[in-house]
Amino acid sequence: MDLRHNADTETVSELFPTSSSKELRSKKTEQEKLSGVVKSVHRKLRKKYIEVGDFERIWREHCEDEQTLSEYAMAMKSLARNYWPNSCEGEGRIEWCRSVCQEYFLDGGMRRMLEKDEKIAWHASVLNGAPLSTPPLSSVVSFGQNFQSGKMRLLDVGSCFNPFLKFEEFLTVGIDIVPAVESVYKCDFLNLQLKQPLQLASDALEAFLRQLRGPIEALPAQLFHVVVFSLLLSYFPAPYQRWLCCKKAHELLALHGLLLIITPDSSHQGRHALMMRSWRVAVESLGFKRYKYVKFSHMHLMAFRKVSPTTSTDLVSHNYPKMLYIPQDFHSYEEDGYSDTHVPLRSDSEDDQLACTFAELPDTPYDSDSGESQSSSVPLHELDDSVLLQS
Ligand SMILES: C[S@@+](CC[C@H](N)C(=O)[O-])C[C@H]1O[C@@H](n2cnc3c(N)ncnc32)[C@H](O)[C@@H]1O
Repeated sequence: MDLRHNADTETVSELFPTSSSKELRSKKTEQEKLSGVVKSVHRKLRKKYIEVGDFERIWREHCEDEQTLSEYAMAMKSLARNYWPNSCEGEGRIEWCRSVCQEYFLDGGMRRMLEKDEKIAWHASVLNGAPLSTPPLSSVVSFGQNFQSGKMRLLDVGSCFNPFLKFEEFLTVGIDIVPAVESVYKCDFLNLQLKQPLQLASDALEAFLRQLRGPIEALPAQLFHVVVFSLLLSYFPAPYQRWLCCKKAHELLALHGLLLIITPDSSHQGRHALMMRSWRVAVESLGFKRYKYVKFSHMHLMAFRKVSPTTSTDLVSHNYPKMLYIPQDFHSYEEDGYSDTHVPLRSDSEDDQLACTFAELPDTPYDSDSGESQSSSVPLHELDDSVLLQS
């Protein structure tokens, strides 16, 4: 966090240079303490997973450890609200999600994507010698029209402090294993049961969501226009858990809905390009198509649209779950070492090779579905201590 931009601090520091630098030091120490709490929870989970292997048991025990969970929730809320600015030069993760939804649902992005899909299907059918007649876009139009009267129904998984609640255009449901604020409902997404879709008009669906109360143990399928995983997937020690979440998101989304995934990574864009390609293949295998990809200084941000109503039943045998790996999956507990200095025992290229062998990537082109892949060199937030994002 760059406190030099804080006008109050500047004034104080001009008048009382010593007390200001003390203030800055104590802020930094407090921030390090909070990020230490968050990192140590992630590391403990990974350590247990490496030692025990049974992620269901580890997860059960983790969810029963109320003290650790509530310390984590308070630390995360404080970090996000007090130490990370909401938005730094347009790069806030929550604002990014908001702008992607605006562009896709309200400003014609979805229609453009569907027209593009149709063109591709039509060209393919011509090449196969059986040209299709162009299908009508009526279902799409009615999907978009819903928002003129209603709201975009958004499920924020691992919501912690409900950052989307303030936006009028969303009907937000925030869920978390340990809510940090009252408006977030207690729910373990990994164990959330799915029910039959509700066959209701959008105002009745909104009424259904408004009367929800925690704890939430089950939800109807196809209920949401948007599912958000902001800094969620790297919380899990097992790639299979990340994959299960993406599969559930697919079921909870209406056709043409968006899954937004934000995952921490403070390295430069090319460093984990293979990993991001692997994630894309895994997520697309579930019936999504990537719509946007952006690299901020400390995270990857991806939007996938649900393009198919069902997922194939034979997904596990294709190794797709393992493709949702993160670099930390390959580092032992000792390598992480509970210290802030990260010293990998393997080189970067060895890491990538290992990951590649693991994932057995199919040969899928890397270019973005929408041609909207972007990178950004502007720092999201100038964290002196970016260690949380590297944990
Ligand atoms: C790193 S925090 C991210 C908080 C917030 N989304 C953000 O972007 O600042 C991860 C959150 O995911 C929650 N979480 C982890 N596993 C979960 C699960 N299975 N179901 C629901 N929430 C979960 C944690 O309790 C934590 O609040």
